[in-house]
Amino acid sequence: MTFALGLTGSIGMGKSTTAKLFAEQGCAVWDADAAVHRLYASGGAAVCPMRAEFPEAIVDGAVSRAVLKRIISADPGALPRIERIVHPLVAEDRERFRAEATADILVFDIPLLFEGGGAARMDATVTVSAPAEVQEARVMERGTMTPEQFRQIRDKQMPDAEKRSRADYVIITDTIEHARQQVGQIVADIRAGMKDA
Ligand SMILES: CC(C)(COP(=O)(O)OP(=O)(O)OC[C@H]1O[C@@H](n2cnc3c(N)ncnc32)[C@H](O)[C@@H]1O)[C@@H](O)C(=O)NCCC(=O)NCCS
Ligand SMILES: Nc1ncnc2c1ncn2[C@@H]1O[C@H](COP(=O)(O)OP(=O)(O)OP(=O)(O)O)[C@@H](O)[C@H]1O
Repeated sequence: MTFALGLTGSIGMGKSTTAKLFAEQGCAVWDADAAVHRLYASGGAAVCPMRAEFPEAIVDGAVSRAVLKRIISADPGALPRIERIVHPLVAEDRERFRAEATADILVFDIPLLFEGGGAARMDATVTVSAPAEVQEARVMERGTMTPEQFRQIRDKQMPDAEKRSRADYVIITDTIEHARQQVGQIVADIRAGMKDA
C-alpha cells in the first residue's frame, strides 16, 4: 500500500526544502516545479506547444523563463494561457511517477495543490508556512524576481491562511531543525496509520 501526501505552500514558504526532509525519511518525492523545468528544457514536451503560442519565448530550443516572466509582467492574461499548455503535461509526468514509485509514502510537492484541485487525489495534505515578511524576504534574497513579479505570483495564489485551514498538517518553516522534527512526526503518524489499516 502506498500513501499519497500532497505538499504545498505559497511561493517561498519552503516546499522544496521540506520535500528534502521527507526524502531523508525514505519518502519518494515528485516536484511539480522540477517537472516544469524538464518540460521547458530543450527537447521537453512543452517546447513545441509553447512555440506555437509564444514564439519569442523559445531561446536555443528551450522555453526561456526570463522571457516568460517579461511576457507575464506585460500581460497578466498570459499566465492562464501558459497554464493551459503546461498543466496537462505536468499531470502526465505526475501519473508516470505515481505508477512507477516504490516507496511507502509518495510526497507530491505541488504549488497549486488546492487551487488546481489536486488535493482530491491525495490521502492527506501538508501546508508549509512562515510569516509574510519572512516569505517576501526569502524570495527577494534569491534575486530571481522583482518585487512586482513576486506580488503578481503571490496574489494569484490562495492565501496562506486558507491553505493552512484546508491542510491536514501544517509545518512551520522557521528553522530547519524544527521543520525536520515536524516532518518526522508526520511520517511517524502516517506509518502508524498504515500499520493499523
Ligand atoms: C512564471 C514562471 C515563468 C516563473 O519562473 P521562475 O523560474 O522565476 O520561478 P519558479 O518556476 O521557480 O516558480 C516560483 C514559484 O512561483 C509559483 N508559481 C509558478 N507558476 C505559478 C502559477 N501559474 N500560479 C501560481 N503560482 C505559480 C510557485 O510557488 C513556484 O514554486 C514559471 O513558474 C512558469 O512558467 N509558470 C507556469 C507553469 C506553472 O503553472 N507552474 C506551477 C507548477 S505546475
Ligand atoms: N525550515 C526552514 N528554516 C529556515 N529556512 C528555510 C526553511 N525552509 C525553507 N527555508 C528557506 O526559505 C527559502 C525558500 O525555500 P524553498 O525554496 O524551499 O521554498 P519553496 O516554497 O519551494 O519556494 P517556491 O514556491 O518559490 O518554489 C530558501 O532560502 C530556504 O533556505
